[in-house]
Amino acid sequence: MPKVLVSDPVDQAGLDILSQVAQVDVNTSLSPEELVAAIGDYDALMIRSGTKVTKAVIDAGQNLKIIGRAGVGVDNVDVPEATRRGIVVVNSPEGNTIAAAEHALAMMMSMSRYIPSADRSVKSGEWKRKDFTGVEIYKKTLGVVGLGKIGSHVATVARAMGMKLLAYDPFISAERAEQLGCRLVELDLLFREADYITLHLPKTPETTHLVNEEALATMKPTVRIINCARGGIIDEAALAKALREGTIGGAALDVYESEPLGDSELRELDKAIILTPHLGASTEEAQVNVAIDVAEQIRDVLLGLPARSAVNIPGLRPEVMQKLRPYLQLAETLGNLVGQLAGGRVQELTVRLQGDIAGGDTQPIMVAALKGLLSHALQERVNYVNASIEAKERGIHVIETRDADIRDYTGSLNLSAKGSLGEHSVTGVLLGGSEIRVTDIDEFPINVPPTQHMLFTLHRDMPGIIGKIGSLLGSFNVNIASMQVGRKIVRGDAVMALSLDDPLPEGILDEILKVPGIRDAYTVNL
Ligand SMILES: NC(=O)C1=CN([C@@H]2O[C@H](COP(=O)(O)OP(=O)(O)OC[C@H]3O[C@@H](n4cnc5c(N)ncnc54)[C@H](O)[C@@H]3O)[C@@H](O)[C@H]2O)C=CC1
Ligand SMILES: O=C(O)CCC(=O)C(=O)O
Repeated sequence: MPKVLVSDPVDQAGLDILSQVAQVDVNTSLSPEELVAAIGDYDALMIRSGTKVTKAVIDAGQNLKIIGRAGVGVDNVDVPEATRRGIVVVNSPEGNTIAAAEHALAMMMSMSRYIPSADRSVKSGEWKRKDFTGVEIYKKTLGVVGLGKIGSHVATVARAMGMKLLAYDPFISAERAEQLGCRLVELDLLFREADYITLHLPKTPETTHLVNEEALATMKPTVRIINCARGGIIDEAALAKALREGTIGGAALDVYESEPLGDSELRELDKAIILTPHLGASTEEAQVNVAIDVAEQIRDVLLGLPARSAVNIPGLRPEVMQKLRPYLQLAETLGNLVGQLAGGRVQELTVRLQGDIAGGDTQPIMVAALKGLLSHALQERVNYVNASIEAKERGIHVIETRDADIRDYTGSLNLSAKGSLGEHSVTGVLLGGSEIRVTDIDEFPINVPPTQHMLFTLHRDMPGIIGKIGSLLGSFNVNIASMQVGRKIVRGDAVMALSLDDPLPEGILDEILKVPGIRDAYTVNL
């Protein structure tokens, strides 16, 4: 019988499901070292946010087949390492949506009426009504940053309570925002105009310290900020300073840069801030939902069946997967590339399948293309199972065309996307059946392998321009791994594709755009 270790508290409903197929051991007090020592015996691990599944745990988990996160965020799991080891990582993308949204709304209401401090005051024997005069949320402006599942529910309820809604989400269409009663605006406008700001976006390198000292300085002095998403999206030191100096009205945090929250000045701010210990998902209903959702997936995987919400591998039959894997990788890479070139907020994606890719079941390839397209926005939250639904919810119109005739390559895939930076297209092929090559960008012929950090320019084909870009990158200590130029006619327009060893530092794109002859420049991180 397989063995499952449950190392965080999860609802009994989940344990009952696991017990149908496995020996279940619940041990919620393991230290990191004890977990490493114990995990070797287990086929599956079920966790919430408390357990950190590090590389050391994965290395020691020689029998591990699946890690189940009873919740949304898998930032406490080393997913790339699990993927490398072929361990399925599953989560429950929707099981705690309502709980987290309601926690954010509860924070907003409690903050507006000083409920926690008023409660403390009465319990200490005081009766101070004047100190706790609050504000109404009715007719106030709520800025929702991240209009995904949780942000959408917060917006819906806040609207019903008479609030005006602004939203910022670079990957959501204006139509979708409008359906939710939100005006989609740029982030700086939202920061300037909102009376309340609530964060519902993932923590990524781009969103880390999104709310920093400069951003706080642009906000209304009465603004109240809520973070029930992830710690670190707000710069805690800058927030504490703004609250101490009274340059903002208040804050309510459920998540922290480091959890559990240690010795922090946030604890000393009393009336100006509400702090909860990562309780967003802690409702009876959500805990039943996520426990069942994840336990069912662990059971299925242990029985050799696919998981429905795997964050790292497609939920397809193994034999189909085996055959399609290189094409799926091609489609995903091109989707990611074209999505970044098109600049997010994509309204339309056209996928043209040419040659042998056009035969057979093309649906997984379409899904892989969408997964790639959305992956920059949604990170590990988008998978092969939910990519189509996520695209639909974002109002992305998907067009598929097929042409089975074989042209220059036995099979090629062309993706064009219309997004906030206009329409862009990329074509790619598989060399030797597995090596990806990008063979054109915006119909300019090139031949480059996709790499982690890339720079693309559209420029006038004239002497000296390549050297100037090379020196500019050199002056920023960016090493070029490979470079390709494609043009249609001599001294017309040309495209340059550079694979870089290092990420582009901030500000360099502006410098590149100043080089005479450069018409446009794009960075892409794959
Ligand atoms: N406090 C708690 O206990 C819980 C926290 N969470 C956290 O809440 C957050 C939201 O979760 P869901 O709504 O389920 O995720 P979701 O994936 O449905 O929505 C996230 C949204 O953020 C948007 N986004 C991505 N990058 C952005 C950027 N740079 N600026 C603005 N928007 C951006 C995406 O387009 C997407 O619409 C996540 O960080 C999740 O980990 C989720 C459940 C419980
Ligand atoms: O398991 C928990 O309580 C945390 C929930 C959470 O943050 C998530 O689902 O992303």
